[in-house]
Amino acid sequence: MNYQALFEQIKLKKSFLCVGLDTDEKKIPEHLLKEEDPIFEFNKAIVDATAHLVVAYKPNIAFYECKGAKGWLSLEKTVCYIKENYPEVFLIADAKRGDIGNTSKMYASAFLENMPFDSITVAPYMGEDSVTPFLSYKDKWVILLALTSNKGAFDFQFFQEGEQKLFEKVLEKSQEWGSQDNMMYVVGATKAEMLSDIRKIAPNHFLLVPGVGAQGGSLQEVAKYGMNDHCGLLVNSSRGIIYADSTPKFAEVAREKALELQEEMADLMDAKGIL
Ligand SMILES: O=C(O)c1cc(=O)[nH]c(=O)n1[C@@H]1O[C@H](COP(=O)(O)O)[C@@H](O)[C@H]1O
Repeated sequence: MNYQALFEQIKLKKSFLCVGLDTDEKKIPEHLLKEEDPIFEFNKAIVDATAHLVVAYKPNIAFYECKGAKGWLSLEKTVCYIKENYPEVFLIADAKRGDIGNTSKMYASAFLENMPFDSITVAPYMGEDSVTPFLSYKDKWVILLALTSNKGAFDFQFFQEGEQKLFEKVLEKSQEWGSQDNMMYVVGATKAEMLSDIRKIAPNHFLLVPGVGAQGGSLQEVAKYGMNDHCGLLVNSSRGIIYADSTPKFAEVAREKALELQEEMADLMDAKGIL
């Protein structure tokens, strides 16, 4: 999916919501456990209930990898189901990969070729040759970690040399490798006020913003400091939506939670003159 197509979807659905499929067998409703593939059945129900309200889904690969071969199968079934039934939805592999070029090529092939993901999260620490193999697929995206939502972000990302912080260096340097048409950045919603500085370095790029919901980030603040004329945001919520209810009505409640965010997003885009 290219930049314009993503923007069109955002306008059409009046939404820049990404639902995180961080699916944990220990947290899903008990009645699903009798199914052959409870994780897939859970995801399918969440997707069917929310697809009209979202522009992206983000399965976090850790939640599948930890189950071995069975987990990979649940992941593959989930993403194939979404691509087949909701081909307009942007798919993010939240895998946080990145290695020497030869190895990154294999990671890229796994997620962008052998599975129908549109994008993958990548860690920038190993530099250019660890990132560029992910950029060689047409209409596929790298989502580079810039300023993360967690406490540990302060350990390295704010390291400063002269005027420039490390995450600012990541934003600046990586623009030599990719463009706003194939690279996005992760910026945590818990650090929303930093978005105005980030917009000075990357005014047009899409930003994936996790941390709304369970981590306490504010959608209003994210939009205030981070929204641009093309919206430029994909805001993720995982636990706040998918585990809002643990009864057989879980999908319905997930839809209500997604709808609340979508309606807020529509108002924010309207106020910005995007819709
Ligand atoms: O890359 C990410 O998506 C990510 C980056 C970051 O800085 N913080 C962050 O929470 N995430 C992911 O976003 C999701 C947030 O989940 P919830 O806190 O449940 O909404 C998880 O899958 C995290 O791994």
